[in-house]
Amino acid sequence: MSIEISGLSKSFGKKQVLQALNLTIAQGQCYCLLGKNGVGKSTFLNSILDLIKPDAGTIHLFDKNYAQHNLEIKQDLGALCEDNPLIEEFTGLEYLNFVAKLYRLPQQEADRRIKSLTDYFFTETESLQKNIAGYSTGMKKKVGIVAAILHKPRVLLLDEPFTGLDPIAAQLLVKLIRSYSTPNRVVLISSHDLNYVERVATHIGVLNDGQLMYNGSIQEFTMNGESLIDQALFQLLLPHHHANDADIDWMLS
Ligand SMILES: Nc1ncnc2c1ncn2[C@@H]1O[C@H](COP(=O)(O)OP(=O)(O)OP(=O)(O)O)[C@@H](O)[C@H]1O
Repeated sequence: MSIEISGLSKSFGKKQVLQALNLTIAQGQCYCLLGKNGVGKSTFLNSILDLIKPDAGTIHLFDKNYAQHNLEIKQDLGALCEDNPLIEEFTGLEYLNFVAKLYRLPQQEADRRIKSLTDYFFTETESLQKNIAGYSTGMKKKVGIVAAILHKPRVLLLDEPFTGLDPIAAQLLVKLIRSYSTPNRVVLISSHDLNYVERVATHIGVLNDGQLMYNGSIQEFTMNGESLIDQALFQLLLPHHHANDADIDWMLS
C-alpha cells in the first residue's frame, strides 16, 4: 500500500474538519477526492504533505511516517497546492531549475525534463523567460504542475489541478496524469471538475462531515457508467433535494 491513513482528525477552533478519517490508497490508483466547498479536501491533502499538523491519527507513505523518515517521504512526494506558491521574481525557467536543484537532479537530466514538459504544456515557451509575477493564473498553474512532476515522485498530490486551465491545457493534463499513473505510483487529486475527474480517476472518495461518505472504484460510483459522475455525486450528497423552478421563479419576471 502506498498511502495509509488512520484515525486522522483535524479541527480549526471549534470546527472539526476531519474526524478519525481512515483511508488506504494502493499503488497504481488515481484517487480523486470530491466534496462540497469547505468540506476539508485541502486540509486532508495538506495533512498528507505535512503542511498541517493533524490533531490525531497516523499517516504512512510507502510504510514510512514523517516522525522517522521525514526527508525520505518528502523526496517521494510531488505536490501542487491549491494556492500554488511560486517564487514570482523568478522566470518560469529559473523557478523550474531551482526546483530541479532542490531535488538534486543532474543538470543535463533537469534540462531534458524541463524542456520536454514545458514543450508539452506551453504553446509559447518564450513566456517562460519572463517573470512569473506577470503570468496568468493558468500559466502559474502549469508551472506548478511541471514543478510537482519534475523529480518523478512516487506519490503525486494535485489540489484543484484543472481549475484555471484552458480546455487545451486541461486535456493535456488529463493525458499527462494518465501516463503518470503507472502501477508503482499513486496519484491523489482533489477536484470539482468532474468531466476531467471522470477521465483520470480509478477510485473516488467523497468527503462529507469529516468522513469519507464514499470510498471505492469509479465504476462502482457510477454504477458501471449507468449514472453520470455529477449525478452520482448529487444523489449521494443531496438525495432529497428536488430543485423546483417555482422556488426561483422570482428571477424570471
Ligand atoms: N488555517 C485555517 N484556519 C482556520 N480555518 C481553516 C484553515 N484552513 C481551513 N480552514 C477551514 O477548514 C474548512 C475546510 O477547508 P478546506 O480548504 O480544507 O476545504 P476544501 O474542501 O478544500 O474547500 P474548497 O472545495 O472550497 O477548496 C473550511 O471551513 C475552512 O474555512
